Amino acid sequence: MTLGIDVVRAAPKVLLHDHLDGGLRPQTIAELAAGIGHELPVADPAGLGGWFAEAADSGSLERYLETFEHTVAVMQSAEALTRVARECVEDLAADGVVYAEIRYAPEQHVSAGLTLDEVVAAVQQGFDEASASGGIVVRQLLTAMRHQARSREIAELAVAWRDRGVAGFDIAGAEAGNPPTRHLDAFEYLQRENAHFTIHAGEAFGLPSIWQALQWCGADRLGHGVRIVDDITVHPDGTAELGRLAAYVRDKRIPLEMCPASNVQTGAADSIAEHPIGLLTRLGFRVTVNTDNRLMSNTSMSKEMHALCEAFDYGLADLRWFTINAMKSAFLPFDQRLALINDVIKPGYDKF
Ligand SMILES: O=c1[nH]cnc2c1ncn2[C@@H]1O[C@H](CO)[C@@H](O)[C@H]1O
Ligand SMILES: [Zn+2]
Repeated sequence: MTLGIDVVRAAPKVLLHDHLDGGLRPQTIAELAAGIGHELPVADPAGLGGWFAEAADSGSLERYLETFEHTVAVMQSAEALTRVARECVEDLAADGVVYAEIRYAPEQHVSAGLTLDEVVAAVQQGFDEASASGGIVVRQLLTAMRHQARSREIAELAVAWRDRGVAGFDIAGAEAGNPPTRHLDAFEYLQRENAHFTIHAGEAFGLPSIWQALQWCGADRLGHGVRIVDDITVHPDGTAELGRLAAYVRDKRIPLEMCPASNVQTGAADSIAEHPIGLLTRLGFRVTVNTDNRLMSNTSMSKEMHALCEAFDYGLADLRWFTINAMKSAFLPFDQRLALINDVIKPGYDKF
């Protein structure tokens, strides 16, 4: 019998890949939009959530990304950023998330005059307010947009904030035509600074993107990375043969930040049941489960994990494995990761 969603919600969860501008409450978007006179495609908050999920359900990453126009538009003041950040953490904590790394692109939040530094400070304020009461630990990841040319600057921003709530760096946006090597300068800088970064790779584009992210740019983790299956041959008897890149990813324990619901919407996977996460888990890759964009995919950590339980017959032992994988892969100092595993995650699963 499939695990109930209430059990999944009560179990401790770790989230490494969640976009701040992809997780707003519809009610909040409506209120913030009204405050600044931004016109929304649907006026009433009740219909707004449905609009995002439907518009994002496009089969293409490019069209999926168009929906962010409206969330980014209402996140241009310090007050709005703080509110969105605070509500994000409240929603994750209510869903049983005990550690989260939340990403967004500071360069997209300066159109009303904020400086990059003020953007990061406003988000941190919201995170601090919501996590003050305990129960959840949250860090920021600063994203640079891969079609823009501000990655070095954003990487420097991430390093400047590394001891004040920012745990790492990322690049996101349309993958095809914007290879990660365009931003080599930023990645080499981060490596010299002993800083951590992940790269969206192998979502809409295949193996070359993953290969570049790892072997040219030095990514610590892969955002999505689903297309690594293109380097795996499964024989009729079920045995699998790994190509050089897939073997490298598995041997080096490179964390895969998998986001099943998002991948179905952008066409990176046909369905949850056919999602490569099943094969990659079976083969022992360092798989983690993530939400990507809770608003656009009408999802949560509990919903993602529950859907996997339904599709692959996973139980609590599997969810615990995903969660410990994620905690091991976090951009948090080792001693803090260990403490969360031993003091929060393991006892949390032992309760069942
Ligand atoms: O799945 C994804 N793949 C690539 N880029 C994404 C994805 N989800 C969101 N963003 C992009 O990241 C920006 C910063 O958070 C968002 O504004 C969106 O353009
Ligand atoms: Zn993403």
